[in-house]
Amino acid sequence: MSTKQHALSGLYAITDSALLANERLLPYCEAALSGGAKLLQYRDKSSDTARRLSEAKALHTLCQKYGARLIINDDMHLAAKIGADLHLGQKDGSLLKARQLLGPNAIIGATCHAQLELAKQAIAQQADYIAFGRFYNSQTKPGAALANTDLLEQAQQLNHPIVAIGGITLDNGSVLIQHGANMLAVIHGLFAADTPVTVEQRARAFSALFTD
Ligand SMILES: Cc1ncc(COP(=O)(O)OP(=O)(O)O)c(N)n1
Ligand SMILES: Cc1ncsc1CCOP(=O)(O)O
Ligand SMILES: [Mg+2]
Repeated sequence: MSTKQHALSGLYAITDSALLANERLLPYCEAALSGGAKLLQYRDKSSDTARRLSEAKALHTLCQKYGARLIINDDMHLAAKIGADLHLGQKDGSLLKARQLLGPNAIIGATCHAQLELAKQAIAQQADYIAFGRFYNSQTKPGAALANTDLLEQAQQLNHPIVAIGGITLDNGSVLIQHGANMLAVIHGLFAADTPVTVEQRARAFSALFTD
């Protein structure tokens, strides 16, 4: 199995600036990685370029320590600057341009909302994974398009790694795996916690869903 393939299955942790404020970013992310997260997305919408660069570098170092991959949300130039991977939404720039910039070994993922057609287009543009969701009520993105398990079943025909996102918890994640999700991308269900110990326990439990 290639390094990319190895990473494209399991828990996909995504940071949140509000939940991980007050010096929580690094300890909580380390807890998620220690609990088995394979991918960690740095999702920070601020325009503080210097802070974003230093946080992304620190997270990249942490990911390397745990054999995980750091995915930068939205910003292909930040990903290129630190040699990290990338997630692009439909309005975040061209997948082909990102591939040119980051090279063949980078993981590049694409938001496909609840549409198989967007997934086909993303694959044609060399995306390594396709992401559908939200699947449930999401506190982070309540207005995201609602996807369902039928879509996951239909997406099996594409033979491409699938991420499910949106309102995923330890109670509702298994059904998405049963219907074909290869990765579960989680913010609140993982990081809305009082201590890093809880985050690590949850990450371990999410990771176990893939082996049950
Ligand atoms: C794994 C994953 N899937 C979907 C998204 C959403 O991306 P996007 O639609 O660009 O929205 P923002 O996250 O940028 O607000 C994601 N970030 N990660
Ligand atoms: C970024 C994004 N895209 C669709 S739902 C979502 C938010 C996921 O966060 P949570 O796990 O807290 O619902
Ligand atoms: Mg985006």
